[in-house]
Parts: sequence; structure tokens; C-alpha cells
Amino acid sequence: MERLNMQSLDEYLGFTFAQNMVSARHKDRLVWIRTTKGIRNLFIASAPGYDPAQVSAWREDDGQMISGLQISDEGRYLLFIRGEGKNVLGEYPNPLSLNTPPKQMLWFIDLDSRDSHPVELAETHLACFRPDSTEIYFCKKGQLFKIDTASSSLEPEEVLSTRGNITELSWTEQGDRLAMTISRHRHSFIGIHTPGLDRIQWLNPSFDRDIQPTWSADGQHIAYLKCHGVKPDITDFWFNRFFDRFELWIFNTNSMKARQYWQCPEGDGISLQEGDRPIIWVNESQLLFSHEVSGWNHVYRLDINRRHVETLTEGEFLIHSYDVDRHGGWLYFTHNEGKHHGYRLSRLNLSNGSEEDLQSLLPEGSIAFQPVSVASGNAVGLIMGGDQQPLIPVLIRPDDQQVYCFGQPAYEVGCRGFNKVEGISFHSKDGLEVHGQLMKPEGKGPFPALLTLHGGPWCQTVAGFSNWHGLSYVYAFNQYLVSQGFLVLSLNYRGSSGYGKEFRHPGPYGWNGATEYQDVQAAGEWLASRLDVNAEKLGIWGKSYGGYLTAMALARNSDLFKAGVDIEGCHHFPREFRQRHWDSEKFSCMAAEEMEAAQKRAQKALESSPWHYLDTWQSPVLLIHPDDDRNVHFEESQRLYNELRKRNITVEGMAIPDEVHSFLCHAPWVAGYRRAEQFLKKHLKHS
Ligand SMILES: CSCC[C@H](NC=O)C(=O)N[C@@H](C)C(=O)O
Repeated sequence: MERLNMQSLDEYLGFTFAQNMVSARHKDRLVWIRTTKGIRNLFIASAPGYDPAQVSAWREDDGQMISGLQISDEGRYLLFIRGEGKNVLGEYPNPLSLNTPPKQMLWFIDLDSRDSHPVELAETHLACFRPDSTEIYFCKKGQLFKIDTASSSLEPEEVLSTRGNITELSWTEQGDRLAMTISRHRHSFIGIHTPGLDRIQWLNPSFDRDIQPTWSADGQHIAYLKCHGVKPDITDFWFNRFFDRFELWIFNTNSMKARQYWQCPEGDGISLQEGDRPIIWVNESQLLFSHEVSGWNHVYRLDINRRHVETLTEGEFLIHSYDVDRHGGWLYFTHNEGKHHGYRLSRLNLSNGSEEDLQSLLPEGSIAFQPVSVASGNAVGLIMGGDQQPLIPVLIRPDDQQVYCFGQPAYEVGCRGFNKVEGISFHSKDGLEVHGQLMKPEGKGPFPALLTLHGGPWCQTVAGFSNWHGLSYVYAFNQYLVSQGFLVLSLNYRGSSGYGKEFRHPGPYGWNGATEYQDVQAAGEWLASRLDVNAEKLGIWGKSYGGYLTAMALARNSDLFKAGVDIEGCHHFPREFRQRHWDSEKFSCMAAEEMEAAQKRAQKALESSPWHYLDTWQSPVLLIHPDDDRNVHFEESQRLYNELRKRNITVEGMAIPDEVHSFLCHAPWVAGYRRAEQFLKKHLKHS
């Protein structure tokens, strides 16, 4: 039995993980991305044997993310984007600091060709196959291009040019019409391009923002979401209980008329959270969609003939992701019913409403993400992880109760050094119940301890590896810290996903009052009161929004938190939200009469920032920040570093040139965490 006996930080962070599994529409074939130490490659597995095969051969930790992975309907071609987009200055990320920065490029693979290998096609961020053809369509800003993969030149040909940015592409299954979402800064329209026609046909343009066009299989209807009004200011969207109210509309391509079928009640709508919300047509007259009006994200079925919306799942748990088999028989979904610390897999019979638990087919403690049905509908692919199991692709045949692990011995390539994770709950300062995961070293203690805080704030840590690589790195690092003798608590403070809408939108938090800080303080006190914790050696670390809360804790409660590591954190909300990439007008204004309100908000935002509490900051801190961070500006750590240095507070800094938020390469995760480990040991173990 192959088991990893890990000891070093490199080994703990060297886990292999699978992501983004997709399925072909007419052939039982799955494809996914597999990453080991920053080396990303594509794998396929096809019926009947589902033996996995590697179909690309990249060998370098080069920071080239793979996104937009698609497989053609017949399963012959793969399409994907390598590389990240540009920052607000128009620069591509160049995490290896190469003399010539790489571009974000479209690639394709013909799996049937004799010497099948990835071929680079064009610079773009968005592309798709045209069904029933050899053409690929792709966008660059407001331009649409096509490439015929059967041509020898592979030369792009311009199809159309429009104002704004094309952000979504969706062909009919017949490949005769293409629906596009065209974003024009604060509004967006859906337009149809029909090859042979010389202009775009607009789909009921309005003063709203139309998104997510989804064709019915017969090409007669397009379902889409109509979001009310102008694009919300990011600071409202995140922190002001602002919900992006939307309606479900359907456009009939015969009558050329659009009609509303469902609308969110006022004050409700889309907000930032984990998980997907696809629209899926079950047949010609029924589709599934999801919303959170009940307080929890659930799946609903619309019957367009009866104009009736039926609840498919309900209760105090949420649906994380879902798919329907191609014959419309079963809804596969991952959800957290009875689980505060992970997700499980179930399926629902769409004819008779009966539900089956599929989690019992997986090893105990498994966490299920992203079910994807294969074409014949007799199996479902899944990304599965656990506390000792990095994410692997599995295939489940529910009818004969079989689970295949695509060649990797799922239950054996565990992480031997990894400790069991204990889910805990406790009450915060104001009585709200909050949850977290506790990881303890061997022995009785008292141990030095760490409180760790995820980013977002809408992210969520689970009792094991997460669906998102950033959180998986956090989890593996925490496990490593446990192996080094730290007791670690990972906290899902209010604002996190996984515990319903009220928990995620807890009134005046973030820039608007920072009420989530009371959870951080309560968690610190909870840790300090434990007999197995040395309260004099309690530290804190967090990344991004978790960096903001780490800085807040060190500034406000240096008495409790004796040292901390703050990775790419935000420290001054009004300054950060004025940066170009946020595009917020909240703390500055154009009209004189709004000046006072904007100033009041800026004052509130400052009082909700660590910067406001610098006078009480005593504890040593390590600040780590990548300098091409497009989410939290590098300046946030640069200014804090200089201010703390001026005040003679122990501060160390680690700048990472050319990397972005949540590092593209593997190496900076290792280097950053190594520095963090040394710092935490110096201040909490050896001092
Ligand atoms: C102004 S704080 C920004 C925090 C940041 N949010 C989005 O960019 C964040 O926390 N991101 C998460 C996903 C992370 O990087 O962990």
C-alpha cells in the first residue's frame, strides 16, 4: 500500500489535486485538471474501463492556470485557456519574472490525432466549440473570432466587433445560433449571433443586466437571468446585506418574445458565496435553477407550460453544486445537510421525487464536490477529498453501487502525517453559534496554539482539503503546523459560506462595523481557556480577508494574540476600496451634497480597519504580499509595514515580486509558509 509518510513542509504542500471535471455531451468521457506542485496537466477517462490517460505534458511550475476547460460533444476535442488575465494596468501576470511575460492563450487538443498534443491557438480569455462543426469561437475584448481547426493555417478570422466585453458564450446544440452576454461596464445585454446574418439580434434589451443565457436542447428557448439596475458597488455587495435582485426570463425564438417566469422577492437575490448556480434544462419545457430566498441555497424546477415553480430540495442546509443526467432522470447534488464541516453527495429522482444518499458509497469522512453526470446517465463523476485525502476524481455508478478511483488508490494515497480534524462549535460574544475545525498535536500539551482565518469573507474551511486550491494549501499548512507542535483552530467566522444567508450577511460587518471581529476574539478566548493550550503562546494567521482579521486581532488584542502572520491582508478599507480594481464610489463622491454621507462612510470604514487601532498594536507580525496582487493592493502591506516600523513594533516583511493574490506558482506557497513557520516558531515556541 502506497502511503505518504510526510515530514517536511515541502512534502505537506506537495499534494496532488484534481479540479474542474467536465463531461462530454454525447460520449461517456470525462476530463479534469490535475496539479502537483504547481504542474498542471489534463487527464481524460472514458467508458467502459475509465482508465485515466494524461493528455498534456507540462513539466514546470510556471504559474499558468488552466481555466474554461471544455470537451466537444462527441468527446474528440478539448479546449482550455492557459494563463491569467490582465490587471487594471493591462499587464499579464509574470510569476516567473520571465524576460517576455506569458500571455493568456487558448489551447486545444485533438484526442483522435495520431500525435495528440496541445496546440496553442490564440490570445483570449473566453472560448467555446461550435457544436457540429470544427470551429472554435473566441473573444478578445469586444471582438468575436473563429478558428477552423480543420484548416492547416489555424488562422483566426474576425466574426464581429461590438462595444464592451463579451463575457459569456453559449451555442445552441445544433450550432446554428450563438448567444453572447455583452457587458458594457454597469449594464449588460444578451445578443444572438447567427452565422450568415450581418448584425446582432438583441434579446429584449432593458435597463437591467442580463446574464447566463442557456439554450433549451431544441434551440427554441433561451433562459437567462435579469439582474435589477446598475452593477452594485462592491462594498454594498459584500458588506451591506445587499442582494443582487434577479428575475428568471425565457426568450422564445419562434415568437421572438421574452417573458418573466420568476422573480426574487425584494431585498433578495444573488450575493457572493461558494458554489455554482447553473440553469439546467431538464427537457423542452422544464428547467432547474437555484436561489437562496428561503435562507439556504436550494434547487427549484420551473415548468414553463404551467408557469409553475416547484421546490426540489428544502431544509436548513445548502446545495453547493448540482448536475442533471442528460436524460433528465436524476438530479445529482452536493449539500451539507447534517454537516457543518463538509459536503455530501445525494441524488433525487426527478420523476417521483425520491431521494438517495450516495455518500454511503464513499469512504467515511469524504467531502464531495462538483458532481458531473456522464452522457449515458449511468454514472457520475465527482471530485472527492477528506481530512487525509487530497482531492481526487472518482466515478460512481449508483445503480450497481460501484465507486472507481481513476487509477489512483483513493483510500490509500492518503496523507499519513495528517491528523484527524475535529469539528467544533461555540458561542460568540453576542451569542451567535460559530463553527470551526480543530487540529491537535499528539500528547497532552499545553501547546502553543494558532487561530487561522480564511479569506473571502464568503469562503469556508471544511474538515479537510477544499475544492479551491488556495484553501487546500491553507489546510495542508495547518496540518504541517500541527506536526510541528501547534494546536490549530480554523474558524468560519460570520460572513462565511456554508451556514445560510443570515450567517453570511450578518448586518453591519466588514467595512461597515466589523462585527465579525467578535467571533475572532471569542475564538481566541476559547483557545486560551483550554487546558491543552499555553495561553501565553497564542498566535494568529490568515490570508487575504483572513489577513485583515489577523491585523485587526493584533491591533486590538495584542494581550490575547502574541504574534501573527498576515498574508495579502487589507488594512485600511476606505483606501483599499478607492483602488481602481474595486471601482467603488462609496467613499468619494462627485456631488457636493453627497460629500457628508461619503465622509461618514469613510470614517466608519476606517474605524472598522486595523489602521484605526495602531496605538494598541504590540505583538510582532510578519507581513507577506505579492506585488501584482489584483485583489488587495500591495500598498496595504507596504504602508502598514512602514507605519509599524516607525512605531517600533516588531515587523517583518516578505514581498513576492510578480506574483498575484493566491499565488499562481507552487514555489511561493512553500517559501511564504516556510517564512511563516519560522516566524511563528521564533515568537511562539522558542521565545
Ligand atoms: C478587501 S479584502 C479582499 C479580500 C479578498 N477578497 C477578494 O478578492 C479575499 O479574501 N479573497 C479570498 C478568496 C482569498 O484570497 O483567500
